Amino acid sequence: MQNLYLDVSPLDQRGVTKFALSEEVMMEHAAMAMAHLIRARFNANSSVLIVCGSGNNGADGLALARLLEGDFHISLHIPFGASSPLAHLQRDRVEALGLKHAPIEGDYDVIVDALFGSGLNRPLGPTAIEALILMNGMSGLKIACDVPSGLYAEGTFDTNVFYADITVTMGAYKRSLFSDGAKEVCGEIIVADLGVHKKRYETPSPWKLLESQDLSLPNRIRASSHKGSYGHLAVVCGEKAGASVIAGSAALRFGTGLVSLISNENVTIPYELMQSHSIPSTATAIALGMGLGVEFCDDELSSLLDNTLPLVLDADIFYHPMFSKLLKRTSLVLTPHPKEFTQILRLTGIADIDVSALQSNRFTYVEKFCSAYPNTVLVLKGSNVIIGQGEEFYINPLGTVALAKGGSGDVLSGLIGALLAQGNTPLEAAIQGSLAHTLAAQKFDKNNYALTPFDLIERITCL
Ligand SMILES: NC(=O)C1=CN([C@@H]2O[C@H](COP(=O)(O)OP(=O)(O)OC[C@H]3O[C@@H](n4cnc5c(N)ncnc54)[C@H](O)[C@@H]3O)[C@@H](O)[C@H]2O)[C@@H](O)CC1
Ligand SMILES: [K+]
Repeated sequence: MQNLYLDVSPLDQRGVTKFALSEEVMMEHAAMAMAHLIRARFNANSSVLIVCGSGNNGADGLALARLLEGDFHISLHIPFGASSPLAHLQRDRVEALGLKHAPIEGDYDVIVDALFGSGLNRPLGPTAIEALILMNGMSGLKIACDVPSGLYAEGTFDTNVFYADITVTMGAYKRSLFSDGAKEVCGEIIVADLGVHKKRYETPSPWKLLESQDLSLPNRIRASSHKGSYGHLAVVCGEKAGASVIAGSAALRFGTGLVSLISNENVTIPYELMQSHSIPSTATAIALGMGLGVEFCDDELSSLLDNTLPLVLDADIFYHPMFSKLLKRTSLVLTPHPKEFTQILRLTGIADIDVSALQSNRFTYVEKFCSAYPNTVLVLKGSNVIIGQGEEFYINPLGTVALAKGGSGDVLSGLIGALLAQGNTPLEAAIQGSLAHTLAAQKFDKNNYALTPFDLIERITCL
């Protein structure tokens, strides 16, 4: 698990005050990290284009040019000149080596974007756009210095953002690199230490980035246990029974001792799942909402929920009049996709926004919801899933496009339900369920358009 920051400038300042590092020392390390990367991947004499802005992001690029000069063919493009003191200093240094501003021409083995970093504070103008279009059109390896130019602090970007293959980010992970859209533009993300190890440079942060090694599986350790030792998940089976069959099958695969589908009428279900018309007395958690439709009247739903069992809620239940009442429960996980989350925000009076406004401000709206409902665990789906409760937030960046398919969400609810039923806290169930879901998708080694929910469930067996 790594820390994520909205703004690393307090960390930079702390580097100066606590470790007596100068900004120039930190900049030298930033440039060295990029130089190491390029030297490790390219032979001497390769061509490197470095496009530098007028601030310290550009100064990082100028320092990089100095470090590579002599071994590589360096082309510098400095369309805005130098404005910050360090940019002036770094420019004087490269000019002493005979390097100066030149137009962008031809193609290069490496393209380094050092136009704008954390100082981007207004929309890109025509000069920057023209440079970015040329850079994006090139075939060489594209490296973004700190953040891809055009990416704002909330993780939004304009059409002409730099599309990086690798982002070398300075000091610590920025949260903006993990918005949903940013997954398209950042490529591989590497953190560069700035003179002290990352763990010294960082301070605690409420936002965390999940990693594959954070996965903890519900492996069984008690030799004399029985099925009753591993919980009983009741999946409320609605109009579209397939959704609950998928969720129930995922839950059984993820270790739940028993799974019952709760339906009004008998429906055809796999042999290994049980069927009941009411919540079994041995149930330890409930999954509700997937494929629910209008199968149950309000009284029937009320009686199914007349207990204090942990709940995982998804899909149709977010549109049900009963949903507001369910928000009062203490053991609760919600797994909305963005459209469903806008409905939740509307219903709770937090915001009346459309999906694109939400996607531009995912972090903010998750924080608002979690502050208003601190007992509820929220799992906001997306290419970078956000999990939040109270003042703790986690981003799971491990999902793949293979998951963009009907039924993937039902698997996720089933996995979270499985862990709730086995006695995990709602937050732990949400984190581990989401990790298992995304890592199972990564195990799919066929074409990425082909994954089905049952392929995903199959891969839960070997995480
Ligand atoms: N503070 C530190 O100690 C360190 C900073 N570092 C680098 O410094 C960067 C931040 O530097 P700055 O704060 O100088 O900011 P930037 O270099 O990101 O950008 C600021 C400059 O760009 C201009 N600008 C902003 N938006 C523009 C637009 N749309 N069109 C044209 N010009 C625009 C501003 O007027 C200003 O001159 C980081 O991203 C990182 O790369 C690193 O060297 C590591 C150490
Ligand atoms: K940049």
